[in-house]
Amino acid sequence: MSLKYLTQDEATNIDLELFNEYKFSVDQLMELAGLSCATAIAKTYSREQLAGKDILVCCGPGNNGGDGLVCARHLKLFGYQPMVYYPRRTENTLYQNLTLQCTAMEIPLTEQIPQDVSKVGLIVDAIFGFSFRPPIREQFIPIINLMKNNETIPIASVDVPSGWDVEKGEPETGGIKPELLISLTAPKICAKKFEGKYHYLGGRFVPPGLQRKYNLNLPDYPGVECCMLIK
Ligand SMILES: NC(=O)C1=CN([C@@H]2O[C@H](COP(=O)(O)OP(=O)(O)OC[C@H]3O[C@@H](n4cnc5c(N)ncnc54)[C@H](O)[C@@H]3O)[C@@H](O)[C@H]2O)[C@H](O)CC1
Ligand SMILES: [K+]
Repeated sequence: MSLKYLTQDEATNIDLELFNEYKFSVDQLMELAGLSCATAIAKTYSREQLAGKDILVCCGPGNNGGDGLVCARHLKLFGYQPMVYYPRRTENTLYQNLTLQCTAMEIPLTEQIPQDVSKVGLIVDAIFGFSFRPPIREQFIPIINLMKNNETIPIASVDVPSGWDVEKGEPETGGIKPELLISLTAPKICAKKFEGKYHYLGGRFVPPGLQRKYNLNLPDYPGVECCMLIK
């Protein structure tokens, strides 16, 4: 049996069940999601490869952005140099704490789009996840364009390449082309159109009953790993 690719509704419902039926808190799952992303990034891009370079972590207004803030913190702990672009801060305690923790980790945070990306060796795209519905609203067009128009800096997308329709994939007018995609819980249908080099699965937290209910057919993660390469 093959790995299930989720519709937008299935992804939303699984998320709701994790919180409502299985009583996980957002903080718990976000920490595991962000750690999976940082781990997949570290497995793909070594510290030596990114020595002297920044990792620009772009964080959006929802939980995908929260995964980005957690990922930035773990990347710093792993010895990388992340910097966070977080233009629309969410005013609740979870996000205030995640932001404070990034600052405490001495990670630079900015609300301005970086003009000079000559020192950036990798972009982490945590702008939109499975709740995105096109078209992209005005405020986020410049950062999507920065990612889309750059031809040299690789992009690692968290859960869904931002700006892609969760089911149909890349917009017909062209979208970002990540080199690495980290699908969380289970891939979304758009991941079938992913043509980048590395596809990881992360978010090793799905209880067996929920896996059975949605026929997820998740592969066995090796050993104690929190993420695994599926392409
Ligand atoms: N169950 C899991 O696997 C977990 C996944 N996590 C991560 O959470 C996101 C989904 O988070 P959610 O808050 O539902 O939504 P998004 O981050 O995708 O975005 C919502 C945010 O974006 C705005 N928005 C929507 N459409 C547009 C648009 N066209 N233009 C501009 N802005 C838009 C919307 O208003 C919201 O503010 C999932 O992908 C994972 O990354 C959890 O961290 C852990 C559990
Ligand atoms: K994303």
